[in-house]
Amino acid sequence: MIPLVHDFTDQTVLVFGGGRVGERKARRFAREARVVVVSPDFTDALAGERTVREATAETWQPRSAAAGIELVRDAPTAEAVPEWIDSVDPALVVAATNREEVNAAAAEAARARNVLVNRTDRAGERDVGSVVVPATVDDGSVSVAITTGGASPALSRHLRERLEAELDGAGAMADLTRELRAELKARDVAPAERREAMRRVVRSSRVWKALRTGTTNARKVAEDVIGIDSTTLAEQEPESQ
Ligand SMILES: C[C@@]1(CC(=O)O)c2cc3[nH]c(cc4nc(cc5[nH]c(cc(n2)[C@H]1CCC(=O)O)[C@@](C)(CC(=O)O)[C@@H]5CCC(=O)O)C(CC(=O)O)=C4CCC(=O)O)c(CCC(=O)O)c3CC(=O)O
Ligand SMILES: NC(=O)C1=CN([C@@H]2O[C@H](COP(=O)(O)OP(=O)(O)OC[C@H]3O[C@@H](n4cnc5c(N)ncnc54)[C@H](O)[C@@H]3O)[C@@H](O)[C@H]2O)C=CC1
Repeated sequence: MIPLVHDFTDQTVLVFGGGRVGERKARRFAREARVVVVSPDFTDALAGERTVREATAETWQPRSAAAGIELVRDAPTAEAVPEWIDSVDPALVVAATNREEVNAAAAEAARARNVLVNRTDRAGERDVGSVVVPATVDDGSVSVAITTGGASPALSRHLRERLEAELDGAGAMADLTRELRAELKARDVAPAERREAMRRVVRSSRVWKALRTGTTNARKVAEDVIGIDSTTLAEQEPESQ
């Protein structure tokens, strides 16, 4: 399996099953996507947070295009599952019910429609279009995804917990170096020099410390680490490559 990243902004994710697993997946995707959860019942946490609408695949109407979770009470049979997929028209279907035949029907109907599917009750061999949800550590625009190829979700979770502290400040580092590399580019600093400068900044424990503690100006520390400041940068001769 090869991890790829997918932007779910303005897309819909349809989750079958409102139990513990359905809730976790719904929350994960709702950070970016609009999520519709179809289930006969929901975890207390989900049901306590928002209203549950009653609908069938025929009567359901989209409520909002905004990212977030929408709960719909229905218990589709395996035969009725494809109608829900046609009605909601999602980019991804998550099969998270405790009913094997419903999860299988969701996977089959998604595949037939070229819609991605995440089957939560299966590890191991995967069909075309079948995706795994990795454990993820996010810090700003930085994401690290961990998968064991389905072998050990508990290990994915454990490694995620360990990496959380390690990634502290990575989002701020991404912002700072985005700014610096744009400036170096705009000032026509040669690519080789730019690469060396960026490497020095991301490796610098002084810059990391400044970003994590916020006690010193990280931008100033980074300029010092590169060995040039904004003024000398501006004075540099453009170099052609
Ligand atoms: C294949 C996959 C499909 C998918 O869901 O995408 C899948 C499948 C299954 N999980 C099962 C069990 C558990 N899953 C977790 C936790 C997570 N599971 C996640 C992903 C995945 N789980 C995909 C593979 C990921 C990979 O490659 O490693 C994580 C990483 C992401 C997320 O779900 O958000 C999230 C941690 C998130 C975090 O904490 O950061 C825990 C731990 C816990 O709950 O504490 C347990 C109990 C302990 C154990 O069994 O290990 C079972 C057996 C069910 C049963 O026994 O009936 C199956 C089905 C099977 O194995 O057949
Ligand atoms: N991938 C993962 O990370 C994990 C996967 N699992 C697997 O995921 C599945 C769900 O686990 P849990 O959430 O713990 O179970 P659960 O029993 O708490 O939740 C299942 C949900 O599915 C709903 N449901 C039942 N019939 C339905 C239908 N026809 N349509 C829509 N929803 C329906 C139930 O009402 C319930 O809300 C299990 O099959 C389990 O083996 C379990 C643990 C972790």
